[in-house]
Amino acid sequence: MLLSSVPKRMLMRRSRSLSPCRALQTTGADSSCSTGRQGLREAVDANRNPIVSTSRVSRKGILSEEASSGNVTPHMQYHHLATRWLNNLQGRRSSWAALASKGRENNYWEGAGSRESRSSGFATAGVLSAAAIAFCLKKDGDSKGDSLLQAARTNSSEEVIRLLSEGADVNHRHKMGWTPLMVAAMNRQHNVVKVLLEKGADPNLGDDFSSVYEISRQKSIHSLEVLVTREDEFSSRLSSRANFRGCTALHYAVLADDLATAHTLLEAGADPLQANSQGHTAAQYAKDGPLQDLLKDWETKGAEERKKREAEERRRFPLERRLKEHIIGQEGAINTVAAAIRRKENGWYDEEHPLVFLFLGSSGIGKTELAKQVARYMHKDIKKGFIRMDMSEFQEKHEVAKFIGSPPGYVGHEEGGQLTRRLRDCPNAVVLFDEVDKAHPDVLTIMLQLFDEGRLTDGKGKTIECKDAIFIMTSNVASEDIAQHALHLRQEAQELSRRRLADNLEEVQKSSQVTISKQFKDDVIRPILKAQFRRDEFLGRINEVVYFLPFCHTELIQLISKELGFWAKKAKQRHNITLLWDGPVLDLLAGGYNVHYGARSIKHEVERCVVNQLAAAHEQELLPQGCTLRLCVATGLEQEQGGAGPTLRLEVVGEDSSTRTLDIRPPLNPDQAAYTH
Ligand SMILES: Nc1ncnc2c1ncn2[C@@H]1O[C@H](COP(=O)(O)OP(=O)(O)OP(=O)(O)O)[C@@H](O)[C@H]1O
Repeated sequence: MLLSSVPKRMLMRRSRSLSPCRALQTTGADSSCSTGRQGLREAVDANRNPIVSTSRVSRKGILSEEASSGNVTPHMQYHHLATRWLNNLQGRRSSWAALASKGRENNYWEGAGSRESRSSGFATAGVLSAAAIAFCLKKDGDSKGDSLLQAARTNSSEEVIRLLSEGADVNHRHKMGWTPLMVAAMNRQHNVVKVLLEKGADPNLGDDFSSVYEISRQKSIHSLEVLVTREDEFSSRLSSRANFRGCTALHYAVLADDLATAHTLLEAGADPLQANSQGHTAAQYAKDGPLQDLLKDWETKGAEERKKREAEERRRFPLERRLKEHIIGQEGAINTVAAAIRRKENGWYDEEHPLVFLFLGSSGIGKTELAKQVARYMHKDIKKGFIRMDMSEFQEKHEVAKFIGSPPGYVGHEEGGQLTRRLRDCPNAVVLFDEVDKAHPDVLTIMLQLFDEGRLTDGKGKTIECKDAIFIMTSNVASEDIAQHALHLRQEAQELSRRRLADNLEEVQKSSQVTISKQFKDDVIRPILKAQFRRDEFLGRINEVVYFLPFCHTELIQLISKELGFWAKKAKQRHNITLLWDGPVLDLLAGGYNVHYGARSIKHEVERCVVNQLAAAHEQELLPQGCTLRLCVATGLEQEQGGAGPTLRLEVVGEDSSTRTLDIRPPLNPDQAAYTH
């Protein structure tokens, strides 16, 4: 339907840049374009800027020819289309306005008593009319914002000032994603840029407009409409294929080669290091010359300031503290990893080699979690920044190809390797090699090259430099020995504390923080690792072997509190139920800890003993709306009656603090004693 309303001439022109319209080319259009193509080639050579439209020069050629031969201007070409859209919008808006004014005439929303009788129909109409007014007010706000975007494009500083004084939002976004500052920067409207910045425009906002096709798909608008809107209301100089998401006003000033505007933006706080979604800073789009020099200068200054800010942030909130917010216990592991990262961040490291850790310990005690937290710290939640490789998938010799990609001529050559593909995307990622002991020795050889030289050559012969990456291997080898040793150390330390400070509980708890002895590492761990990996040079490239110990009682209590907290939050959010628990509940649940499954066994115990009860009570409709529930341990008498070990009981707490035990019927098989520990 939309295509039918587009002038044929415009479709012919669009066929240069929009591939789906190529079929619409005509001979007439072709002849006029052949000169344009020549110009295009020259333009590509002259201007390597990757996102300014490569068809710019060819299009200019067509337009100037059309203009000189007295044909319609591009603006006139779109006129028919624009009016149709405008009429449509205007029509919708008028009908809402009419509804609103009818509501006003009939006093639908006036105060009580203004009419003797009021029917429910009137009330509905009143609500509708109020909605209509709200809609119209919003429309007015939007229309002011849209006028601001237009004024920014046409260099009407006075109009910009007027609109802002009337309440237009200085950072208003076009429905397709750009802001007035971006429009002004792209269209070299230096005065408007100054006014907008003075009025508080944010120079670091990124464009939400990705590409013509992407926006067309996202918003279900015909790609031609998107293209025409982008060209008419933003700029016609930009490629329809490139991705602009995240481009700031500074990126656009650079694309428009506007030195003065770029300078003004930088002075106003534009971040020269801010990258768009493609990971490119503004400087990467600048041609050689004064603009490039200006941006390089500011980038250097910006980088220094950023470094200072980050250092200050690190001092104020050290990495150890950040990690401890997410990881319970494992003090030794946290301290070792944080110290190594601190060395790296402050320039006290060997920049020729990446950091390599080996995390040792049994299952479910936080090895993966610590790696994830390090990635989050280094890459601020960037998904690309954490690469996880399950090394049990690389046990066979032929699976090396999956790791780095197959050589030319082999199946899967084009796909590349699982590691190399992701490392190329983020060469300074945190890479986790899970269960490294399972990998084939040939894979270990590749890893050794990676750790040693900080680079990796893929199946296509391309080398990826990754000296800034952090490599973390995990393994369960020697986990039994480590657990036994830790237990032994804890017992010794507790015995010592008990003897010295029999009644100082805090000291006794501190004794649970034990350090693995050097002798144990040399006499027990090293031989096990050597037998497993069989290569001294491989072990020699590991910067730190990090030991994860089984949880002590205090840590178990923290883990259980965290888990119950998780379910209490869910109970509140999903069912408006407040969940509380008594101290002894934690001790009872701690009994479900299994050293072989670590924190996972605690999660299962909470699900088995608490969440199952909650779900059954819910199903049996025993939970009053918005109630408060308390978890407690059954008293001795109740235990005797039940006959089994200690059990958990759910009580409803009344407003007067009285409690009522919930009588939850065991589902199906009472012999399972689902809630009995
Ligand atoms: N020390 C801890 N503090 C908080 N949560 C933990 C801790 N250890 C484990 N968990 C939780 O237990 C789950 C499993 O932990 P994780 O994946 O880190 O285990 P792992 O040591 O890597 O074990 P595996 O060798 O089996 O992969 C995660 O949900 C994690 O959040």
